[in-house]
Amino acid sequence: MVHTIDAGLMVIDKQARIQVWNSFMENHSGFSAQQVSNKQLFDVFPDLARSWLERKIETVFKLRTPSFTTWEQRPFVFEFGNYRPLTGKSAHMYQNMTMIPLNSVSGDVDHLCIIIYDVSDVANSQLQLADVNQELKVLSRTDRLTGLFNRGYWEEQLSSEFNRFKRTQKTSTLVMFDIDHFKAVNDNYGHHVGDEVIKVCSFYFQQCARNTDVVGRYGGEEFGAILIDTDAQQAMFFCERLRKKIAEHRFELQGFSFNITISLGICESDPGMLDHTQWIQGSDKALYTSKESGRNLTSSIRFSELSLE
Ligand SMILES: Nc1nc2c(ncn2[C@@H]2O[C@H](COP(=O)(O)OP(=O)(O)OP(=O)(O)O)[C@@H](O)[C@H]2O)c(=O)[nH]1
Repeated sequence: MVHTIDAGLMVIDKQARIQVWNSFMENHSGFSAQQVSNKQLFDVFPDLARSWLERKIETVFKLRTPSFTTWEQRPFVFEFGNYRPLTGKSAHMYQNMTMIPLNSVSGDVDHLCIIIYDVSDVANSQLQLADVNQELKVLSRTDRLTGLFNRGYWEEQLSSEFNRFKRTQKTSTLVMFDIDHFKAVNDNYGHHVGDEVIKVCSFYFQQCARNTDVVGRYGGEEFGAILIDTDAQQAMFFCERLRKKIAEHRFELQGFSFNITISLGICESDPGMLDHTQWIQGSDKALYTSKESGRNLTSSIRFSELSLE
C-alpha cells in the first residue's frame, strides 16, 4: 500500500536518515529506495529548506503530535517537476505535507513519517482564480476608454483622502478639469475623434500627475485629480503645466487638424468641510469660474469663500 498510494511517503529516524521511500518518491525524485536507504535526507537533497524543515522535524519529535503544512504557506518541500501540463502553468509540483510521529513498541518516538501530497491541480486553479479576481478588481476600478480610475472608485479614494485629512490635517488639493467646447469637437469631427481627444488628454493628465496623485474620469469630459499632500499653490503649478501642454498639443485625427483647451478648478481640503462632496463642490465652483472667465484657465477657490456665498 505504501508503494501504491498517490502520495510521497517516507520514514526518517531522529538523524533524518531515510528508512522508507515509496514509489511516488522514487518516480518524482529520480532516486530509488536503494539509493537513498539510510542516507541523510539533507545529503540526498541539498536544496531542501533545511533550517525550516529541521525545525518542523524537531517539533514533531518533541511534541509527539502531527504537523501539517500547506502549499499556501510554502509552495513545495521537494522541488519536483509538475507533470500535469493541462492544469499547470508552473514548472514545479505544489505540495502539502504531513508529518506523523511513529510510536515504537516501547512507546518512544524514534521515527516519523512524512507524506507529500501533490496538490498542483488545486493550487493552480486557485492561483488562476486569484489572477482572474485581480483582473476583475482592476477592471471594476478602471474607465474603459481612458484607463483612468472610473468615477465610483475615484470617489471612494477621494472620500478616503478626505477622512485622512480630517485625522491628520495634512492638506491635499482637489482639481477638477473639463475639456472646453467638447460638444463642438464631437459635432465637427465626429464621436470617434471626440473619443481620441479624451484619450490623449487622459494621457497628459496621468503624465503630469505624481504617482501618489489619484486621477479619475468623473463624467463624460470632466476629470478629477486628488493631489496628495499638496496645497493650492503647488496645485497651481500642476494645473498650469497641464493646461499649457494640452493647449500646445496639435491634434491630427482622421484628417482633421485642431487644438483644444481645458479649464481647471482648484480647491484645498478645509477643516470646515463636512464630507468629500463639499470638496467636489468647491473645485467645481472654481472650474465654473474658469469657464465663466473665458476658458483655458485655472481658478482657485477657498472653501471658506464658497460657504460665505
Ligand atoms: N466623444 C465623446 N463625447 C463625450 C463623451 N462623454 C461625453 N461626451 C460629450 O461631451 C459633450 C459635453 O458637452 P457640454 O457639457 O455641453 O460641454 P462643452 O461643449 O465641453 O462646453 P464647456 O464645458 O462649457 O466648455 C457632450 O456633447 C457629450 O456628448 C465620450 O466618452 N466620448
